[in-house]
Amino acid sequence: MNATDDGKRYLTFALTKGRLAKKTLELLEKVGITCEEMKDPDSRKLIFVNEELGLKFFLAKGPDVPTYVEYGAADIGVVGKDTLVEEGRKMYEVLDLGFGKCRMCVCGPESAREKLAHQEQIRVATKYPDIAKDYFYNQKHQTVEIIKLNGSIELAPIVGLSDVIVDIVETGSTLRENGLGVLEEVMPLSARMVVNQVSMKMESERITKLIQDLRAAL
Ligand SMILES: Nc1ncnc2c1ncn2[C@@H]1O[C@H](COP(=O)(O)OP(=O)(O)OP(=O)(O)O)[C@@H](O)[C@H]1O
Ligand SMILES: O=P(O)(O)OC[C@H]1O[C@H](OP(=O)(O)OP(=O)(O)O)[C@H](O)[C@@H]1O
Repeated sequence: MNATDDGKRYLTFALTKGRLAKKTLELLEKVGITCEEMKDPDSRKLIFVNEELGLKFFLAKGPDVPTYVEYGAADIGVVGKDTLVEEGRKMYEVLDLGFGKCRMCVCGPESAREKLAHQEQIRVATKYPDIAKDYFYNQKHQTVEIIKLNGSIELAPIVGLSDVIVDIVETGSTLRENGLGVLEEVMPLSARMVVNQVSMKMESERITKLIQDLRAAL
């Protein structure tokens, strides 16, 4: 069913699972958008509907959110800026939601500082190969070897897989507990609201109102 009982088209939200989910739901609640069903941690249901408001919601892995939004399977998405930049998909980024704040950084042991400064050919482990490539190749004009990992990135320099990492730093405690530190900052990050380009035209009134309400609530 693509239309509500009164013939309105549903607006579909793709939200990022995990760290950003709770804050996203809290913000939506502030502007009167609720979805009680979604709060049940034991539910295996994938899609949730608020019939009254003509809205649908689903939770997806971060990197999949821009995919759903670009293809129009979701009209609106909430996703970290890191994921948006890494995925590089076409959509409108309409709002900085101000939560999920952290930084993308080059990190490593103090001993790697010299290698970075002397533009040596270093190994860089990361979950974000495109961000790392852009930073080292286009911004710093430094040739590096990028090694893609999928998690626990801080392990790489500890076990000798890489000289440094490009990863997210929030409190810095993962780095500290592992004898590593921030060597350079790549970019500040936070959660963003994104909109499908066609939806922005077709549902301009509802989406513009939503952006205004959210902006006022931030
Ligand atoms: N300390 C943090 N570590 C990682 N991401 C953070 C942190 N603080 C805020 N974020 C933001 O939250 C988003 C989602 O993070 P989350 O940890 O849920 O996913 P993930 O670590 O990318 O995925 P997974 O744990 O499923 O591999 C990130 O893309 C980033 O924008
Ligand atoms: O600065 P901090 O507050 O310590 O947070 C940063 C850490 O959190 C993230 O990892 P996550 O917990 O998502 O696990 P992962 O490395 O397996 O993705 C990130 O990759 C860092 O390791």
